[in-house]
Amino acid sequence: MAVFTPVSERDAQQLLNHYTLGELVSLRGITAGIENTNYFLTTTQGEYVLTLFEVLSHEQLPFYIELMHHLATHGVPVPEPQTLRDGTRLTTLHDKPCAIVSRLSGGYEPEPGTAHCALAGRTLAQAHLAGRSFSIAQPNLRGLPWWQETIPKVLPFLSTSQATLITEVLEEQTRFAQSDTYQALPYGPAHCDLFRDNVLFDGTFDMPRMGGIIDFYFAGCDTWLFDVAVSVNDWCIHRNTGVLQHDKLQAWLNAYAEVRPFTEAEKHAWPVLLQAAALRFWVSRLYDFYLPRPAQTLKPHDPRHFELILQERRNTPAPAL
Ligand SMILES: Nc1ncnc2c1ncn2[C@@H]1O[C@H](COP(=O)(O)OP(=O)(O)O)[C@@H](O)[C@H]1O
Ligand SMILES: N[C@@H](CCOP(=O)(O)O)C(=O)O
Repeated sequence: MAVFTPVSERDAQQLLNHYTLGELVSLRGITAGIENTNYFLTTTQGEYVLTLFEVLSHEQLPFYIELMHHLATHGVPVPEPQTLRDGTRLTTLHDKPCAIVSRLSGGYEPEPGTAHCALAGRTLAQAHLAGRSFSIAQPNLRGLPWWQETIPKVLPFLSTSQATLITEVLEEQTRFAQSDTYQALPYGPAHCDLFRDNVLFDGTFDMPRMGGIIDFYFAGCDTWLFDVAVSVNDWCIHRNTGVLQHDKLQAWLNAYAEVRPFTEAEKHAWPVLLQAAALRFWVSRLYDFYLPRPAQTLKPHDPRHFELILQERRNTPAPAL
């Protein structure tokens, strides 16, 4: 269900005329995904993914496309946006902005083990370090200002206890964002949505190999620790309770820290940022659930999952970083 705008073989061949990627061999719609139209595109030169952006505009896209290009050229396994004959990496098809990126191998692992967690942690640290030399700055558009703007819109739909929780956490996060500890946190381009369905693995369950990280369309500049917290809140939990699984958490964090050790400020900030990461997805899921966009076609994710994770992070102290 992720072909919102159909693309014919003729359209694809005409598009390919603007690239140096060879001739069309095959074109197949991708069923997964909720936001964009995606096709697997095979040419005489290789395998690619064609994306038509259904929501983001031409003006918003360069940050994401150029970030992927930057990371790919610095050896981070991410889809590499292909360059058109005119030197750009974004074009238009059926009035939608569109790009062709390299196809990564592998598939996502719904039940990751410690080896998957370690690979994901290491790759995210590599992406953070490589992102230091990226020159375009765009904040995480789903950061604190967005929570402050969105929470009042969803409050009318919440029970009294939910409203109390969300308001309290927002106040705490607002105060914490002004603290010296927060200001000292390492900051830069971050994926901001590195859930398990956004990492592809090759190999076997016991010996996985990293295929790469996909779906950069929530990326933005934020604290690197927020990115880590978003990830472990998805990768390293008992699904039904949100409780952190310590073996997976340690595997994830140790692998990350081998590439980029955590700072003292990050060690202090860790419990608060785990809550920030849970709040971020509780808010977006509440918003999508109660105030869906007109074009949104798929069933929204369950907001209660992140309410549970937030409560759990407040009730149980996280293991030290
Ligand atoms: N570069 C890529 N290489 C391999 N598979 C990809 C690539 N990009 C997307 N996919 C596949 O397409 C699916 C949908 O992509 P995704 O970016 O999650 O879509 P959406 O932005 O619409 O949510 C992914 O789950 C993955 O299977
Ligand atoms: N990971 C987010 C939703 C983002 O959607 P995606 O399919 O584009 O990754 C969530 O789980 O709420």
